Amino acid sequence: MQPERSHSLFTLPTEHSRSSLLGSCHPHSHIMFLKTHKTASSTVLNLLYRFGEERGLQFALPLGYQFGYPLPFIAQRVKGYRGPQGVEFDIMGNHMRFNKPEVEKVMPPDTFYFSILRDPVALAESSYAYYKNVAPAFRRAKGLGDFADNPYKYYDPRLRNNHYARNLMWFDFGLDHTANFSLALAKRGVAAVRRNFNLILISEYFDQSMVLLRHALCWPLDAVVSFSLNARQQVSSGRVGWASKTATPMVLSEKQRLKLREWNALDWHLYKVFNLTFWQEVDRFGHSRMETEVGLLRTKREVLTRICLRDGGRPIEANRIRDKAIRPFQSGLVKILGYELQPGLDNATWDACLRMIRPEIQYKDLLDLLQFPQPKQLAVDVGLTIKETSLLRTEGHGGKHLVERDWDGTTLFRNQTLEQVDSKGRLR
Ligand SMILES: Nc1ncnc2c1ncn2[C@@H]1O[C@H](COP(=O)(O)OS(=O)(=O)O)[C@@H](OP(=O)(O)O)[C@H]1O
Repeated sequence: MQPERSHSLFTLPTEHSRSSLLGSCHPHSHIMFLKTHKTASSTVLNLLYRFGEERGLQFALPLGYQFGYPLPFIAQRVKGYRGPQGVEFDIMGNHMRFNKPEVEKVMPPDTFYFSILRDPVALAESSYAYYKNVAPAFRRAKGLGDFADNPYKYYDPRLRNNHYARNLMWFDFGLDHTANFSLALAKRGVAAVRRNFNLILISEYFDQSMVLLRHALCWPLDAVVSFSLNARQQVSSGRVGWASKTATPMVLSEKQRLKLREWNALDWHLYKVFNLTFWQEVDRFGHSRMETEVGLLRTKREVLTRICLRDGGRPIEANRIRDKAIRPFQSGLVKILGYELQPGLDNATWDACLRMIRPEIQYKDLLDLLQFPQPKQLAVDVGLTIKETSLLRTEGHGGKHLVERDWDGTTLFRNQTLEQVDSKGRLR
């Protein structure tokens, strides 16, 4: 692993305590993160991107923005992959449908595998809002409550993209999400996940997850401090719910929540089992030690919020973000929020802060450009700003009409050029 470039913003005086550095262990740099959908995985990917970029590590990147999803992953989907004897990659983390034998062709044998799970009901809310127009089962329902009342009325497993509507995590782990629930099947799935992954994080306990992760990877505390990315705009008052683009709050009844849990029984089983495993890990780690580290992490996040972010760090709607190059991708019914940086930051601070809020798509483009410089970009220093790289990317790929086709030929919304972002004021 290459030496870390200096990033003074993160080296506060308190950071030299033993609790933020991990003694004699050696930081892992061969990492595979299965980026499950709607589980806070973009926030996790951001810290992998930061860690790798700061240390000049090689990312296994997709040709577009995901590895041929929803088809099972194959090694040929990795940009620059030249067979098992070729380039050695360090970090892999973009969306894929997991397929271990193929991943093993790309990643070194000592790779650390981890992923993240979320309560399937919260995940269904997030997925419904985001994939409303993409999954036929969601498209036809009047709302998530209506869908939950009678999912069979809307769901046809044969239709493309309906995997977003049922057992999405199970699907992402490469398991058969259309199978009817049975305990034997659920246990086999859990066993497969245990066999293939070193650590499973839980979105609801994000900060505790980050502490376990950093200890498992032997990373400094700074590396796992993050701002929540990819959040939906929430209703400002009332209980659980979210605001649609027409600002109508959508609230599920308890009965509907139970029904969604039953509908996603395989995911619910996965979540329950790994939630238990997670807390067993915390037991082993020690609860008071965990409390101390979570406290440190939160303090650090607060400090960075004050330094880096405008408006006290409150995420805002994409069209209110003045720098169009850091607007998050928009999809479905809801507004996906982003951040603005404090004005007047010095260059080094601006760079460090920008890394933490740079949306996934723009960050992937930047890393892609660093790893695969275009001929006319070779002269450009690696310390590019996102504004500069966005511009280069657009030029480098020949202008406005870069549209990625999915596996069956349909257009992937995500792959828009930033010229399109500029003209429409958002990423689609
Ligand atoms: N730190 C942290 N803790 C808890 N939850 C978090 C965090 N960061 C992001 N989020 C929430 O994760 C949801 C987005 O998930 P993903 O980034 O995995 O979505 S995606 O599949 O990449 O589109 C999205 O959930 P919803 O807001 O419910 O849609 C985010 O708000």
